[in-house]
Amino acid sequence: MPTILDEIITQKHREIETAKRTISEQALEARIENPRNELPELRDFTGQLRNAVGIGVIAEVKKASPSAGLIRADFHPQQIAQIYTQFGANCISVLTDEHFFQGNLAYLQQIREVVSTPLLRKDFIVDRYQLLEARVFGADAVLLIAECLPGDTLAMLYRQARQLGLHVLVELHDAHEVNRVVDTGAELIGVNNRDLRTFETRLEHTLTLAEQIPADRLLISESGIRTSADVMRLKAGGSRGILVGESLMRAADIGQALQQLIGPIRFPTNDAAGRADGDSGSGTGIS
Ligand SMILES: O=P(O)(O)OC[C@@H](O)[C@@H](O)c1c[nH]c2ccccc12
Repeated sequence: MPTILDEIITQKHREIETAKRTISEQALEARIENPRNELPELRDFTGQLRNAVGIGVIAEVKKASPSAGLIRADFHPQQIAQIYTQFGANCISVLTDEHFFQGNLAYLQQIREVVSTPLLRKDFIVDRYQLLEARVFGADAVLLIAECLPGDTLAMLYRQARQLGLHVLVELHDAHEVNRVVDTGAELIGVNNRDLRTFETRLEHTLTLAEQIPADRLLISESGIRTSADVMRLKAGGSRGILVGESLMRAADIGQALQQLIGPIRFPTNDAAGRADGDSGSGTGIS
C-alpha cells in the first residue's frame, strides 16, 4: 500500500509538470539570470542559527497537515511571521505545499515584505525547478528530505541549491540515511522526530541520532516540540536548533507561546519561567 509520503511525491511530480507548462524552467532561469530583475537579496539563514542565543529557533507558518488536519483556521501568514519575529524566532519556515498542507508559494513573497527574518521554503523538493521557484519567490533556504531523494539526487539537488545561493536544511529520519546526509556537506542537518510514513513522533529520535552527527554541523530537531522542558532536553542532547510549527500555531496567543517555549532557554538565570510567562512587553528583547 502506498504511504502518504508516496502519495505526496506522486502529487508533487504532477504539480511540477503543470507549473512547467505555465512558466518553463528556462523562463524561470532567465528571470534569475537577468541582471535587470532585482532578485530578493539572500539573507543568512545558517548564520542566524549558528549565532542564536541559547538555541536557534525556526518557527513554522503552517495552516494544516495530513496528520493533524486543519491546525489554525484564523490564518494570516504575514501577521504570524511578524509575531514570530517579534518574539525571538531566528528564522521562519513557510509551508508552500498547497494540496496537503494548505500552504502557498506566494506566502514567501508576502512574508518577505514584512519581516527581515530569513525564510525557508518548506516543501517536498524533488526537482531543480522548485529551487528556482524558491529563489524567485524570496526563500533564503530550502528543505531537502533524504527519504524523498534516493541515491545521488540528494547530493545533486544540494549542489544545485547552493549554486543558486540558497541555504539548505537537509532532513533525515532513518538512521541509515545519516551518512548520505552528512556526505552532502550540509551544515544544517535536521532530524525529523516524525516518521513521515507513519506520523509517529518521538523526541527521543533526535537524542538517539545526535551522536552520529559530526560536531561541526548544526543539528536541528524537528517536529513534536511542545514545551520548554522539551527544548531543554533537546539542547542538552546536542541540538543547536529546533523547528516548531503545530504547538505554536494552535496557541490562542502565538507570541506568548513562543516566549514560554524558549524564554527559559534564552534567560537561564533566576526565575526564568516567571520571566517567560509574565514579561509580555519584552518581545524583541529575547531575540
Ligand atoms: O508542527 P510540528 O510538529 O512542530 O513540526 C514542524 C516541522 O518539523 C514539520 O512541519 C516538518 C518537518 N519536516 C517536514 C517535511 C515535510 C512537511 C512537514 C515537515
